[in-house]
Amino acid sequence: MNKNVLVTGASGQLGKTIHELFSENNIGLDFTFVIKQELDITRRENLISFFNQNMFDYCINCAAYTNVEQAEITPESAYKINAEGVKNLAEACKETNTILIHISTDYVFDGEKKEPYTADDVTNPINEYGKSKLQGEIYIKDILSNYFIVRTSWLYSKKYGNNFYRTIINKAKTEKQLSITTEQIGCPTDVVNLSNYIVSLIHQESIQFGIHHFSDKKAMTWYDFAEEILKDNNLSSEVKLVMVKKYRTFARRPKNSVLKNL
Ligand SMILES: NC(=O)C1=CN([C@@H]2O[C@H](COP(=O)(O)OP(=O)(O)OC[C@H]3O[C@@H](n4cnc5c(N)ncnc54)[C@H](OP(=O)(O)O)[C@@H]3O)[C@@H](O)[C@H]2O)C=CC1
Ligand SMILES: Cc1cn([C@H]2C[C@H](O)[C@@H](COP(=O)(O)OP(=O)(O)O[C@H]3O[C@@H](C)C(=O)[C@@H](O)[C@H]3O)O2)c(=O)[nH]c1=O
Repeated sequence: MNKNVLVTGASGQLGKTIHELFSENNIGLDFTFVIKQELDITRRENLISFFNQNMFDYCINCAAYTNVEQAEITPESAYKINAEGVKNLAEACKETNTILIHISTDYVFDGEKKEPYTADDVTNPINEYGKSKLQGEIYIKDILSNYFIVRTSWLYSKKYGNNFYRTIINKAKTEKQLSITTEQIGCPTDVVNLSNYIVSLIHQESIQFGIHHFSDKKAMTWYDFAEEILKDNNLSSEVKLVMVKKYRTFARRPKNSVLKNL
């Protein structure tokens, strides 16, 4: 029998990519995609009745507050979605026996470790976005037994949303010179690869519930990534890249964001 899979936050870069890849051609899965206007995860009663009316086998939660800079200024908005909204989802999943696949972030770590982070490493977020995402993880672990928390890093889509990849392309078209930081190292992750991994969790029933790390394999600085993006798009001759140690931001970011995939 087909499995019913709900995808929340479907208008974001991950939600749109899962839709594009799997909504029509994935044998064995019946997807329901809902955007925030259809299902707001912060509206608890609504959410719980939606789950009870539809009965899903899995919920892939792509809904999140992802503006790392703005989260420093209005952290309550980040907590409302990334912590309280996720708690509501976990409760809805518990009540309806739905397996939750939730996406979390490298920013739950402080970045002081000298090696890649494993799923068991101690968390210690250094910005409000990371703190709110960690609180979401804690709620899930407290409420559910049947869940996957997939931590990923430096997610980008070439087609959808606001991400570093698309920001650099846009900037390269309008600016003569770009200053890019070498202060952080991480693994940029193509949202297509993450989408495939997420769906593989549903297909491979032997994978254990709990926290998993998934990122693309190549570690680099944001400067290196910008260089690759320009090359990829034949824009290297259009704009000069300048290495900077610090790029001024509101939020602190972990120096080492590399996740060890198991
Ligand atoms: N982007 C990144 O670099 C990384 C992301 N992640 C995690 O991956 C997941 C997917 O991220 P990504 O696709 O990039 O995020 P996006 O910001 O592209 O998408 C988030 C989606 O969530 C929706 N949303 C916001 N609030 C609510 C709400 N209350 N109820 C329902 N939907 C809501 C947004 O809708 P609207 O736009 O209408 O507000 C948007 O469609 C997130 O959990 C994120 O934390 C992890 C590591 C890296
Ligand atoms: C745009 C820009 C950014 N930077 C710096 C700022 C920052 O240190 C780093 C990354 O910038 P961004 O603000 O684009 O990326 P940021 O929003 O920090 O990306 C993060 O998003 C959240 C949602 C996650 O979960 C993380 O995994 C990570 O992908 O690059 C430059 O040095 N030059 C630039 O021109």
